[in-house]
Amino acid sequence: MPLPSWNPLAPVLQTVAAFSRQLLIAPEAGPEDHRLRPLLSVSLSLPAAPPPPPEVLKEKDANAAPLTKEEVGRATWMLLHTIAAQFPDEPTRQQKRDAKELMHIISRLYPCKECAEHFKEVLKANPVQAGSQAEFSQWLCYVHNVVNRRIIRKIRSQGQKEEN
Ligand SMILES: Cc1cc2nc3c(=O)[nH]c(=O)nc-3n(C[C@H](O)[C@H](O)[C@H](O)COP(=O)(O)OP(=O)(O)OC[C@H]3O[C@@H](n4cnc5c(N)ncnc54)[C@H](O)[C@@H]3O)c2cc1C
Repeated sequence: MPLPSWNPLAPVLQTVAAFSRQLLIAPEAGPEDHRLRPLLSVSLSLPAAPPPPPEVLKEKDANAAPLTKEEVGRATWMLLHTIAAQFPDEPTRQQKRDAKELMHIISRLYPCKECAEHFKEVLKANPVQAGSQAEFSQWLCYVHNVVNRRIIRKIRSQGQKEEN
């Protein structure tokens, strides 16, 4: 299957994706098993912040905010990359529709409003590719990186504003 022209790492990703299901998902693996982590760890995000001190946690509980944006983000990406890694090599029409629908539902219901709005634009510019396991995994890595780059740009511009 030809790879989309937008992906400069296409040959590498294709090779990795071909093996990703076997390597990523180990049936006997526990939740902490490194094999459950995405193979293509090409995050451009800054390292995760250290856990907040107890006072901040208390405040968070008081405001009844169950999870931070980062926590929801990491959990969501983990779920999506795992779904993509398990996606069939030859999906049925229904499975292809489900993958597309899942991404569009996330763009509508994602619990960070600003993220959801941006993700709608990401999907418009990069329609879901779910013709096979490799295609869906590569597409997901690509859009994950689009989101990563936006966050970095935002952090940089905030840093520059603070400098001025
Ligand atoms: C659909 C969606 C939209 C989002 N939009 C925004 C937004 O607009 N603004 C905002 O501030 N936050 C947004 N987030 C949250 C944000 O993407 C991160 O989840 C959050 O900032 C925590 O980042 P992190 O550095 O821990 O790694 P995450 O980006 O959460 O990634 C988790 C892990 O996945 C792996 N990974 C990273 N990149 C890739 C990749 N390209 N391919 C495969 N694996 C990878 C790495 O091992 C990484 O540690 C969004 C999340 C989702 C699911």
